Amino acid sequence: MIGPDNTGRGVGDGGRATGGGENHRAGADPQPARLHADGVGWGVAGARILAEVALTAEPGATVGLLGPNGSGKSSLLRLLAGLARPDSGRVLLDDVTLGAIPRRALAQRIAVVTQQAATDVEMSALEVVLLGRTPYRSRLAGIGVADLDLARRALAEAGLAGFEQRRWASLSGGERQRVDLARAMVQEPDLLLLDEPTNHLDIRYQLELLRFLAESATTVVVTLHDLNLAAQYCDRLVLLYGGRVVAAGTPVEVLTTSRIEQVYQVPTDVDIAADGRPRIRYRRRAAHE
Ligand SMILES: Nc1ncnc2c1ncn2[C@@H]1O[C@H](COP(=O)(O)OP(=O)(O)OP(=O)(O)O)[C@@H](O)[C@H]1O
Repeated sequence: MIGPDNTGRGVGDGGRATGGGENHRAGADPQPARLHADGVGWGVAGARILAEVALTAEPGATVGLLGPNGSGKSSLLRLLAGLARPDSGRVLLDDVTLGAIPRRALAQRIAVVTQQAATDVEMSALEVVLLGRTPYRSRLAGIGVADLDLARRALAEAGLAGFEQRRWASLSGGERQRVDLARAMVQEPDLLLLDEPTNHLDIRYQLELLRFLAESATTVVVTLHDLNLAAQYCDRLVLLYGGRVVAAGTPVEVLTTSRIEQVYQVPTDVDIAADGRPRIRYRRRAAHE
């Protein structure tokens, strides 16, 4: 799991102002970033979690990060967000190493949606969304009209009009996930990183979210467990296994019967649908298998 960003300040310290006044960029068109990682390795306490990982997300692309439990998806997302530094290799945002980008600038460019945003339970949904504007506000500036407009619109677009004053603690898991997505969207990121953003969503919101990500002009890297959703909505997929990339490419290239069996130990039938994307059917195993 990637760490909760309960400040809502993205990945940088929004309080450390280096220019950029209130409402800076509010409503601006995204300038999708190119994300490139190569040779990335990371470990904790002597255990190697990621090794020689390469990944590229072209501007505006939606890249799905797949892999079984514990394969390193969330850890990789942390490195891509600049929340942790790789032990080896590099992560570049538009050809600049993440470590060389000032924290506030990074917070304005990268938004992260975690699995469990540990937000202050007393905050209202609108206040949580407004946290996404923090990287654009100077230390003493209050919340501007443009910020409020943006936050209200983002909540409405997340299907949560009328939820503005609802306390975070009173929201369902799926509502929290959608508020957190609205928080990330008002951040107006050039790169959006999401860790299993569909895990609390009903099927309608899963499909809406994936379609939104696919159509968004922003560059997106999203970890997913649902192979069919990944196949249907992602431009490219990166499949991790044991902290290494075992396949990367288009959904058709990555999601083959043999590779799914190798990585997940699950027998499948994979058909190519009329839209050219794979559809995976899981074979039911007999009890003794
Ligand atoms: N801080 C840490 N200390 C020790 N081990 C860690 C740490 N962070 C991650 N790991 C281990 O690294 C491996 C990869 O974890 P990670 O959360 O990145 O996997 P994941 O692919 O996101 O898994 P899941 O699908 O279950 O969410 C796991 O075995 C995990 O226990």
